[in-house]
This record gives sequence, C-alpha cells and structure tokens, in this order.
Amino acid sequence: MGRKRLSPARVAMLAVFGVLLALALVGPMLWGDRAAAVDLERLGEGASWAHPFGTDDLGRDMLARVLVATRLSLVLALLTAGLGCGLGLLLGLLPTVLGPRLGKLAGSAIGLLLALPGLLLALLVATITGVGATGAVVGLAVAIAPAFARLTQTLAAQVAGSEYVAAARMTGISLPRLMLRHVLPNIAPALVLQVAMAIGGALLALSALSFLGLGVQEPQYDWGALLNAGLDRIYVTPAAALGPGIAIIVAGVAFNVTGDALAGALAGETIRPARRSGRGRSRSAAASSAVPASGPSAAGSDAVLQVDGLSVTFEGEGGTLTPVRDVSFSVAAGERVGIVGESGSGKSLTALAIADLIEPPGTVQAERLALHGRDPRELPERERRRLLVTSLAMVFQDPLSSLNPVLRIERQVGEAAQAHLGATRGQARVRAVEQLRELRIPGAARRMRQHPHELSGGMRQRVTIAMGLTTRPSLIVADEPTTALDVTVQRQVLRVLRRVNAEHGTAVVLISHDISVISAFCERVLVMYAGRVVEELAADRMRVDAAHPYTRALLAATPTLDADLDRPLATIPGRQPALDAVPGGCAFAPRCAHASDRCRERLPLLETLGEGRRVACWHPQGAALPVREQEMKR
Ligand SMILES: Nc1ncnc2c1ncn2[C@@H]1O[C@H](COP(=O)(O)OP(=O)(O)OP(=O)(O)O)[C@@H](O)[C@H]1O
Repeated sequence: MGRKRLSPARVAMLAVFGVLLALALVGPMLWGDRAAAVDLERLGEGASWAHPFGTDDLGRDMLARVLVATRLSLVLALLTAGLGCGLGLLLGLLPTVLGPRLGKLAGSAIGLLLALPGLLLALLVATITGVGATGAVVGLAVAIAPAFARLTQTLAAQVAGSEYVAAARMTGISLPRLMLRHVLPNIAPALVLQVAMAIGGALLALSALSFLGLGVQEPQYDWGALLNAGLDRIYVTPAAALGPGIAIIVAGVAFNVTGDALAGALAGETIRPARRSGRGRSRSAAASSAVPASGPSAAGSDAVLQVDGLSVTFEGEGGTLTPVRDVSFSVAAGERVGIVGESGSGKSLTALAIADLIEPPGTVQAERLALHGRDPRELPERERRRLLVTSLAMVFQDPLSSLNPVLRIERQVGEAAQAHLGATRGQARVRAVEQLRELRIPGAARRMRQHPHELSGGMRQRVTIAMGLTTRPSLIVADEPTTALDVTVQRQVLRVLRRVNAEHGTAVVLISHDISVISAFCERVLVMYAGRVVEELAADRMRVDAAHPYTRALLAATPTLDADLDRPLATIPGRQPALDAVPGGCAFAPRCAHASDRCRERLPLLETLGEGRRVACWHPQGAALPVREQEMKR
C-alpha cells in the first residue's frame, strides 16, 4: 500500500499545531514577565509596532498575554477532552463488556445522558463544582462524555461482532485482553479523530465559559478571558480582541486537522475494509484452538465430535425461528466429513453451534454435543472454554476478516499457545514459525512480521489455518474456507487441509455449498436441507448411492467429466422454504418430482440404511431401498 501524501493545507496545520505546542511549553518562560508588566502610561492602547495587539486596561502587552495564555488554554482543553473522552470510553465499552442484559441497561443509560442538553449539563456540573477552571473542565467533560460513549459503543459493537474477535474468543483469551488487543486497537482511529475534535471543541467551549466569566478566574487567564477583556473595547481597539480570537480559531482548526491526519495514518496503517463474501452474511475468520499432546479422553469412543439432536433457534419479534433442526452426526478421529447444502440450509449455524459461537438471541439445544466424549455445556465455565479451545479449530470463509488487521501475524498465530499452553511470547513465536513452516508457507520468518493486508488471499487463509493448528487440534471445522478464493488457490488451501489431516490425523469437517469440492475432499458426506440432515453417505459412492431426491438433484446440477456438454446443466426448481414457512411434512416436497401426499403431510425421519448411510425420504431413489413408515416428528 502506497503512503498517502499530506495536502499542503494539512502540512501547514500540522506545523501550526507544532508551534502551538512549542508556545505552550516555552511561552510563559519567554514572555511571562512582559505579559505581567503593568504600564500605567499605555492603558488600553490600540495596535502599534511595540504592541501589535495593543495593551489591556493595565497597559499589559496583549500579544505577550495571548502567547502566555497558550499553555493554560491548551492544558485545560486537553484535560477536559481527556476526562470527557476517558469517561465516555469507559461508559461506551460497558455494553460490550457486560453482555446482552446488563449491556442493554448501560446502552439505555448512554441514551438517557445523550438526551440531556450538553450545555445545561456542563453548567449544572460547573455550578456544583464551583465557578472557575476546575468547574469548567469537569462540567464540559461530563457534557462531552455521552456522545463519545455512544460512538465507542457503536464501534465496539461492530468490532465485537467481527470474525476475528470470534476467532480470538475461540482462543479463550480473557475479556480484558480481548478488549485491549482486539477491540480497542480497531476502534482507535475513529476515536482519535473524535478526541482531537473534542480538544478543539473543548478549547472553544472553555473560552466561551471564560468569556462569560464562568471559566478561568483572575489572576489566571486563558484566551477566553483575554477575549472577554478585549471585547469591551472592540470598537475602539479591535486588535485586543483579535489576538485571542485568532488564537482560539487557529488552535481549534489545528487540533481537528491534526486529529484527522493522525486517524488517517492509523487507519491507513492498520485497517482495511473487510472483503465481504457477497453471500448474505459474510462469515469468515479463523478461530483457533487445539488439543494438547495429552488431549481430552475419548471416553470409550473414538468420536472426536458427537452431535445428537442439535437445534438452533432464534427468538424474534415475529416468533421463533429454527434454522437448524434435530441434527445428529459424529466425526471419528482423523475422518474427513463434509456438510453440503444450498445457502441457508443451516450448515454454518451447525458449525457455529459446535464451536459455541452462537450469540444471543440465538440458543442451542442438543441432547448431546460432545468433543472427545465431553459435553462442554456440562462443564464449569473455565473447563468448558478450555475443552473447546483445546479440541477444536475453526477456519471460516473470508481470511481477511478472520485476522485482526492491527496485529502482526506472529501475535495472532501464537495467541492460542500463549493463552492455553502457558507459552511465553518467545515460545509462542517459535511455535508460530514452526506452524507456518509446517504449512509450507514460504518465507515464514518474514511473514511473521507482516500484517494481514500484506498477504495474498490464499496466504491469509493458510495463516488462519496455522492459527488453528498452533496447539495441535484434533478437529478442524472449515466453513467454506475456499469460497472467497480463486480456483488455483482453493486447491492449495484444500491441499493444506488434506496434508494436516494425513500427517497429524486431524479430523476435518468441511462445509461447502459445492458438492464437487465436498466429494473430492471428504470420506463421508452429510446433506442438509432446510435445517435438517436429509442424507448421509460415503463420498466416493455419492453418484451411485444417493437416495434422496435432493442429493441427486444437487449432483445432477454439478458437471462431471463425462457429462454431455451439449445438454444444459440441470437446475433444482423452486427454492428452500423461508424459515418461518417450513412445511409440516418433508421440506423438499414442494420441489420434488417424487413427492406424494404423505411427503407433504408427514416428516420422514433420518433412517439408517447401513454403515454410514442414512436417508430421510418417503421415496428414496436408486437401489432397492425400504420405504419405511415413520412417526411424524417436528
Ligand atoms: N442470527 C440469526 N438470526 C436469524 N436467522 C439467522 C441468523 N443467522 C442465520 N440465520 C438464518 O438461518 C438460516 C441458516 O443459516 P446458515 O448460515 O447456517 O446457512 P448456510 O447453509 O451456512 O448458508 P450459507 O452458506 O449461505 O452461509 C438462514 O436462513 C439464515 O438466514
């Protein structure tokens, strides 16, 4: 990324800002005596060579007083903005930190404070704390805080909902660390600009209060107090008011421009917009975790993952939606299982539920949801988090939004090792380089120093996989990991996953809407439709064994090497039912050529047809399959 050039106007304002800071530092030392020197022979004089801004009522040089007042004016403005923004920051982070219920309360409190007129609030507090500089600073700080809190709240909510924060949460890091490392750095550029504007605003407001006699009191003086003194004689000797007036305006603009430049520089260096998937909700990220060498025990089964009766529901204003219904499956150690289905069939929510990443108002119900035989929901919070973090790695669709834009690769890849294996920063770094090398990422040591935006899409995805593998996971759930990548890079990424599976025996659940990707990569496939698993079968037998009309339709819509190129590809007529209109019987019935009245009225259960083979259909196609009567279950 090329460095953006500053415009001449910005450079000039930055120079002015520097001059103001220098004046604040040395002004009172250089001109303090002259500013305090009373000259009874030159009372209230106009502009002259000796006194460019004239003199005040006691004959003191106005220019010297304006220069000396720079320090107090700036210090008070900085204090006000610092206090106000600090209060606002704490208040604004509360909704994110406190969780949904208490957070809502904190959000309402911010709304209430915002509704109060700022100036009234400032005057009220200033009256309580007493007229003077302290009262003005505290009063204005309280007035600034609510707006800053609302901005912080909005920005933090955006970042907290991002995939890289989900990824960081999967590493099990503590809340303060999550806020400090992942949330605050990403909202900083917008906040810096706001702080700079708050300083400029505070400068004006403090000057106004001093001008009204409510701010700085004699013998101290700031630009506002000088303006007050000069304004009395504005028609006689306008220069006396001009000096402090110009100082206030120039300083206000300089702060705003400097803040803007600083925010731009921060944003330019750190944040680039996340590439959206273009498929509704963009979801991608890498969440990482892994199993330690000892790993959780398989508790009498070699299933890495066991899911029984999993449903995900969302309570909304229009009622309850259940996008995932009664999903059951297991994954054995070292197995490669695919989940395929059209967009909206519930694949990703299934993955998120497994990783405990469903956010309220979503809820997860399951008879069993066990990793290595242990159901995280039955464990105390710390153990639950640790089991998840040390058993499961997730790789999502868009690698750019999976990675925290402000952190170097080394910090992100090493994070799980630091948080859960007790690795020091140095050890985590070594582990991270090893991991990148293991994934054959060229120039691993150099990559470690880079930020996500400096890597190509495929490289980023490999880094997100590396994040997940740092602590040797026994299961990787990869949700559309190649959808955002071009075909060549897709192949490289799948090859990486395949190698990890082969070399470390890591089980992989690969989620995709592309049945050809799934059948090429996986050993076993689950086909999902409208939130349910409708068929499970061996990947290499798909074209022979597929019994559900939906699976067959998906296959027919995928070109094969021996396909007749003159014939158009088959498409599946109709569309999946909306979540609030899933029919009572088989959800695929309205699109199915074989549907009967029974299909429309009664829900077919997922029946076991043999080892690793299940189908939920009243009229399974292909080889002689029994058509079973089943109980209706919704
Ligand atoms: N937070 C939510 N609130 C309500 N509905 C949701 C929420 N998240 C997802 N859904 C809905 O649940 C259904 C299943 O979503 P999911 O993302 O699991 O589908 P998917 O099969 O992974 O599709 P895609 O590949 O497009 O992501 C969709 O209709 C989706 O709109």
